[in-house]
Amino acid sequence: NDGSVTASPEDAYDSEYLCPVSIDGQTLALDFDTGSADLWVFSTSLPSSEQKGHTLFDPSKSTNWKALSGYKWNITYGDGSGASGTVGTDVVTVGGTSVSGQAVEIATKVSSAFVSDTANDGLLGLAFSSINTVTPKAQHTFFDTAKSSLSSPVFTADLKHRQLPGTYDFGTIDSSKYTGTITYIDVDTANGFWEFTGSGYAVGSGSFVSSSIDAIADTGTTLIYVPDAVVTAYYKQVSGASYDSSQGGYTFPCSATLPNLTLGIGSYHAVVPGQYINYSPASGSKCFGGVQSDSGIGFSIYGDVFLKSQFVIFDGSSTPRLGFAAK
Ligand SMILES: O[C@H]1CN[C@@H](c2nc(-c3ccc(C(F)(F)F)cc3)no2)C1
Repeated sequence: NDGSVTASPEDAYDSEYLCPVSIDGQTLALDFDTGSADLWVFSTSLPSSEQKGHTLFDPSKSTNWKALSGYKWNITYGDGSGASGTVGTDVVTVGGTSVSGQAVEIATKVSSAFVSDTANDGLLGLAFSSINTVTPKAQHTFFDTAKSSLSSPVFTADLKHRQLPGTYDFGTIDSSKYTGTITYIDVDTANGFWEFTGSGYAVGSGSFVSSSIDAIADTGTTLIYVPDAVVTAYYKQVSGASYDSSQGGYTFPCSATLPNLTLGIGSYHAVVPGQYINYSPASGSKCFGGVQSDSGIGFSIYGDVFLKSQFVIFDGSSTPRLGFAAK
């Protein structure tokens, strides 16, 4: 049973995209994250001070809820935020795709950033189940659970720029959502991510620089994090740009004209429009860049600033691969 669900930007800067997910009839707004593999929700088991402003899942009101006794989970995200709690299974519905026996991780603790992100009621992980954090037995992601019931073992992301709802589709590739051809690239699942090797980059109308870039496609990361060589080359073309340690990244005058960034995927040149890289106001008349350094991360992250410029296919067949197309 294929499905399609809207992905609505949480704020004016597309910092994250939230999708309605129903757990036995209780609908929460979850952040679909291809960079992690836990489906967890704000719950009535949280301290009341941490519940405020969120929609809570209440397992006591679910007739299909089955607690997994002794099972726990504990996750930390790239920005240091995190959550932990207990586990059960229930019926989970995303658009038209409904699965039973899906592991749902109940939060009994969440970090302060999640408490204050009141539009976010939890995450739905879409990375590989090998990195699910549940002990004593790792659980399947929603996609893994649903896969056998889908027309095709795929899901697609069609995220939009600024204030527009996009969609995640499960089981089908909607050809009306992209132009031209799809370029597929192999995925290395060893780290549990949708990880691939980019083929290089170009800044504005500059020549393409061939270079292998180890990157992950991560819908849960807002910006693009790439090697310093790319970042330096990019902001060299932005007058007034500089690294601002107080802001923790490159900023530039908000009036600056930003060049496009082209990222190579095999022979396909994926173009990120310059205006997508003027991410948000930073302080005064300075704006914060949507392209930042990946130093310290261990790999590059092609996050929402990149993904929303493309139609992206996450192909979970026996040889997983990623597909990209213009739109
Ligand atoms: O870990 C990597 C996996 N994908 C990236 C990711 N990061 C978050 C996240 C969401 C919301 C928040 C908070 F609400 F602001 F706390 C924090 C982090 N979700 O996916 C990084």
